[in-house]
Amino acid sequence: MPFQSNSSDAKSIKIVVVGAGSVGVTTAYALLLDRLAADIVLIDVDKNRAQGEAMDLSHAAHFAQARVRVGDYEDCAHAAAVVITAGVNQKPGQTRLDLVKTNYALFKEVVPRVAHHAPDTILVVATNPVDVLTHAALQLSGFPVERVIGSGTAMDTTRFRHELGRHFGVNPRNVHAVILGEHGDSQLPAWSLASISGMRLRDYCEAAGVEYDEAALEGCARRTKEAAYEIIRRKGKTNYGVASVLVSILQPIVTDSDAIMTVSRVGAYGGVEDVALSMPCKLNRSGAYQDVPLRLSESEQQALRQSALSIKEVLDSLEDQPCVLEDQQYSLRAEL
Ligand SMILES: NC(=O)C1=CN([C@@H]2O[C@H](COP(=O)(O)OP(=O)(O)OC[C@H]3O[C@@H](n4cnc5c(N)ncnc54)[C@H](O)[C@@H]3O)[C@@H](O)[C@H]2O)C=CC1
Ligand SMILES: CC(=O)C(=O)O
Repeated sequence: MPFQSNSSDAKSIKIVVVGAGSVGVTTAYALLLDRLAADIVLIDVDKNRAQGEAMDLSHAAHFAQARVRVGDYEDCAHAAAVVITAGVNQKPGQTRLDLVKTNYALFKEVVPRVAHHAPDTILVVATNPVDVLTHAALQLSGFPVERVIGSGTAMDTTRFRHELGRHFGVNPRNVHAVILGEHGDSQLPAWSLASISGMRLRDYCEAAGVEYDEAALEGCARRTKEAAYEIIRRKGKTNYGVASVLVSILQPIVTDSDAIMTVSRVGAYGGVEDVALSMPCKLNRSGAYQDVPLRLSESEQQALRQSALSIKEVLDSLEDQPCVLEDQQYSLRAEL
C-alpha cells in the first residue's frame, strides 16, 4: 500500500531514520517535538546503541504521543519518508567531499534495501557529500527523480538567513534569500533574489536609510559557507541545525503543503546534465518538483554552472558508478 497523506493527522505517519548517530537521533527528537509522525523507526548497524537511543527517546515520546523503536529494513514498508543519515562525518579540516568513498560504499548497501522494502517512499538524504549521494541514491533506488531529495542547501539557506537577519536586525524568517548549488564549498548566494519586506536588499537599505555594505554582506555569505567547518572545529560535529532542517523538509511531504525549499535533486543545471544540486523546489506528498521559476543574474548562472561541474567531477571520479541497468538493479535486490 503506498503512503497515504493525511494532512492534519499524524496518527498514520511512519518515518524511518537510517543511521542512529548524532544527526539521526537529533532528527528523531526534532520529529517528536514537532509531532509530525506517530511511528519513528531507527535503523543502525550498531543495534545496541540504537536500542539505547530508542529507549531514551521513547521516554520523550510519551509527551508527543508517538512511539520510537529500533527496526530493520522491512520496517521501511509504508513509511512516508526514509531519512538517510548513516555514514562517517567530517573530522576538523576535512571537506564534505573527502567522505565520498566511504559513504558511497555504505549507500550501495543501504539504499537498495530501503527501496526493496519501501518502493513508494520518499528518500531524504542527509549523509555527506549530500549532492553526490543524492545522485547515488537515485540510481541505486531506481525511484523517480522527485522521490529522491537531498537536504542540500536548505541548511545553508537557513544559516544565510540567520546571518542576514543579524546584519539587518530583522527576524531571519522575514529575510528571503537562498543559497544554491552544492551543499559545500562551491555553493553560491543568490544576491539578485534576496529581499526583505518585499524589497531587494539595495532598495531596502535605501528605504531604511542604511548603508548597503557589500563587504559585510560578503561576510554573511562567507560565514554561511564556513559555518560547518567552524562548528566541527569547536564541537566535532553539527546536529541541531540539520535535524531542524530535515524536519522542515519532512513537514511539507507529510502535510502535502507545496512549500518551496532549496533542496538537492538530480537534473540538468547550467548545461551540466545528470547531477544533483540545490535549487528552489516545491515539496509535497509526491516529492520535490523543480517548477519554481527563477531568474538569476549572469554571474550567478556562471557560478551555478561551476558548482554543477565540481559535483560532476566527483561523481565521475567514483570508480564504480551506481548501477543504472535494470537487471543489475534486480540482481542487487535479489541479494538482499
Ligand atoms: N546534510 C547536512 O546538512 C549534514 C550532514 N551530515 C552528515 O550526516 C552523516 C552522519 O553524521 P553524524 O550523525 O554526525 O555521524 P555519527 O557517526 O554520529 O552517526 C553515523 C551513524 O551511522 C551508522 N552507520 C554506519 N554504517 C551504517 C550502515 N551501513 N547502516 C546503518 N547505519 C550505519 C553508525 O553506526 C552511526 O550510528 C555524515 O555523513 C555527516 O557528514 C552532518 C551534519 C549536517
Ligand atoms: C556537516 C554539514 O554538512 C553541515 O553542518 O552543513
